[in-house]
Amino acid sequence: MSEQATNGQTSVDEEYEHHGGFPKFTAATPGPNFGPFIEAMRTLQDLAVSIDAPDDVLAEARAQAEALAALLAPYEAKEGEATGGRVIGLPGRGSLLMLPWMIEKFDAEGVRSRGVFRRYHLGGNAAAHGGVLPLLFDDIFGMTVHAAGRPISRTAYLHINYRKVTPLNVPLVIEGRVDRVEGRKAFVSARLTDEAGTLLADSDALMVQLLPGQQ
Ligand SMILES: CCCCCCCCCCCCCC(=O)SCCNC(=O)CCNC(=O)[C@H](O)C(C)(C)COP(=O)(O)OP(=O)(O)OC[C@H]1O[C@@H](n2cnc3c(N)ncnc32)[C@H](O)[C@@H]1OP(=O)(O)O
Repeated sequence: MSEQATNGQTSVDEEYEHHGGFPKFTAATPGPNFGPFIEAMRTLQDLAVSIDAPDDVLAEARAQAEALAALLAPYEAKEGEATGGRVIGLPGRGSLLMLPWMIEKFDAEGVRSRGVFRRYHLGGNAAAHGGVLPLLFDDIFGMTVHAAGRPISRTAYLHINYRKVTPLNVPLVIEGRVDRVEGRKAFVSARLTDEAGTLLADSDALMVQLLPGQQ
């Protein structure tokens, strides 16, 4: 699997042998339409969960959505090769699955990200759905471990304390850090606050480094 290392340095492939079965992830640099395309898709997600439209409008929307899917289907790429998730300068790294937040700090001391929950993330009573917070925390933990120079790891457990309801369309901040390391295990924690520093939720998790080839 490894290409030969030169100058006695560890090659990229050798480094990746420590990432278990994860594919190689390198940053993607798509054309200028990728970011606006993803934002348009996010707007569609917001509308798909919030509209109350007549059936003739839905028939037209369905036809356009099916045509769009047919346009894109030939370009489906494997994990690690798809553009989404690999564009550092876009909200959610350009992945529709991820929260549309921007990374603001990424180093061994920790990772900070900023953004909003949108209509798509509504749970009830104007608050974010309790199930989307673990997505945000898990993603910050994945990046926190990566930023600390550890191989991509799997989440063994993730515990969340919901301290206050998390509002939609309000700028929020999340900060994660590695608290301690024991061999393959990295114990991490993170806090989600509003811009005034009010704590909305906090979380701690265990990220376990995979063994070579481990899925
Ligand atoms: C430029 C582009 C950038 C792109 C970036 C892309 C980033 C991509 C990021 C992708 C991010 C993707 C993120 C995701 O994929 S997260 C996906 C969700 N997570 C999973 O699917 C994980 C499923 N579980 C497993 O695979 C295994 O259970 C793991 C691998 C976690 C451990 O099974 P394994 O057989 O390997 O090891 P072990 O069982 O000997 O355990 C090892 C040690 O850990 C301790 N332990 C284990 N579990 C727990 C527990 N629940 N509480 C407390 N302790 C626990 C255990 O006691 C032992 O400790 P010790 O006895 O040694 O002291």
